[in-house]
Amino acid sequence: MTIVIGVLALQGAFIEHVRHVERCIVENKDQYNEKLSVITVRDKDQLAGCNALVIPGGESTSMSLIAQRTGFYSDLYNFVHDPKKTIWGTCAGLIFLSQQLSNEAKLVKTLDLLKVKVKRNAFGRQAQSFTQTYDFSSFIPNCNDFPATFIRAPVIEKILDPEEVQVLCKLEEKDNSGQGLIVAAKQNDNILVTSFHPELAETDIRFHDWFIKEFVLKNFNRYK
Ligand SMILES: NC(=O)CC[C@H](N)C(=O)O
Repeated sequence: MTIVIGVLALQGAFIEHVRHVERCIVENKDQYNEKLSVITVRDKDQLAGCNALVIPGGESTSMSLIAQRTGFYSDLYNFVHDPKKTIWGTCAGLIFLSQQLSNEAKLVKTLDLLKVKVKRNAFGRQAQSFTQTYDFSSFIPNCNDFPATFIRAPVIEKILDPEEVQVLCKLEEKDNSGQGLIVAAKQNDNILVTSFHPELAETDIRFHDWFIKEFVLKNFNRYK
């Protein structure tokens, strides 16, 4: 059986995710105990064949409107709410998956999955976008120098259900309440979200490799 990783391709930086997953499949296939493939997803038939879905960066308002106007929203909603499926939302994908938005919420019908409140454009506009090397070794072994790119990025302002949602990474920078900015989290063991774009780390596939091993393969084996 082949495990299929879908990358939602309604809008945004989906091709970069496809390329990173393809590189993982080629370079690390001996470390994966299953055959894997990656496809772009634009409709319910393509989605139906997936075990996992990556929702890329872009504009969450556009993603949401396209999904609604093409009649694809309910298929996406049902897919992401299935615990047998593995989900990763990056940046706009994090916003699209979240239950609550604290700003610019009126046009986004989210997928109401992630039990968090999110602030859009938390670092400011495009001009405030940046790339910085971070130590993620607290959750990705030996990954202490990952180049994380933030582009008009959101942050998680509040964890609505600490039982289900675990913070993976908080930046040093503080928000108005004095807490570090939450930029990576997981819900249960099948949903990952990041404010930043590992797919834009041009030569570095460690984050995607970790997602495949820790989320896709583990969740697949959980329901095998
Ligand atoms: N790089 C991104 O995905 C930006 C997200 C975008 N600012 C939004 O609010 O949807």
